[in-house]
Amino acid sequence: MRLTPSLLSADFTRLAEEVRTVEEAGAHGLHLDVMDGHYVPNLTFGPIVVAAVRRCTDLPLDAHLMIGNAPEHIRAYAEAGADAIAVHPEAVPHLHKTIADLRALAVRPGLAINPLSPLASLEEALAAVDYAIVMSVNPGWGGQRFIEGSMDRVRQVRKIAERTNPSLEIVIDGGINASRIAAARDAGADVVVAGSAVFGAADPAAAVREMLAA
Ligand SMILES: O=C(CO)[C@H](O)[C@H](O)COP(=O)(O)O
Repeated sequence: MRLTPSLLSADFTRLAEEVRTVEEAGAHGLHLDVMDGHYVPNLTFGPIVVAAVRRCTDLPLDAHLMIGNAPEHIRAYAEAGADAIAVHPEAVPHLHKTIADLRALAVRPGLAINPLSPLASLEEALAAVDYAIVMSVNPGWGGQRFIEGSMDRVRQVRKIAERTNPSLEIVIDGGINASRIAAARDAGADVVVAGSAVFGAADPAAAVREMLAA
């Protein structure tokens, strides 16, 4: 399993230092939560900050686009240095084209799945992407409570993937701390995203190490 801390809960006055801390502690990548104040009520950052993070690290960057007009912006995030870009299917009218556009930009395409989105309706899309982010909170904020039942959603996505896309990488995102790592692994997750459990901790490096050990 891999751990990708979400910078959403990092101290933005010391972003380079925060990146270095989790990288040196062993994080496998960084998760960048892009929010536009429309698709989700919260507003975070755009490609300028992604490009700044890119200059701080060689770790893989996963941009999670919680924005209403993702297709218009994927090129900007790819050029900013994102290695992987996940979109929310509800916010993308022509998903097949957007996935093809992401591949043409040499970016790994991902699908971010909201807590009650029917998984059966996403089977074809899950077969077409490299990774799925199973949201275990409603998108929009860090530090929310984990939605019980989300591990079952990971299990269901794993089952779909076994049939349609065995190499699909499954990410669980939201309310994750060290105590949930084993359950995430048992459910079939390959990657965990953690924001507040890492950057809200008194010692983020120790928090990363604790999660890696778990
Ligand atoms: O996508 C997100 C919110 O929309 C965040 O990545 C996620 O919530 C991580 O933060 P935390 O670990 O604090 O829950």
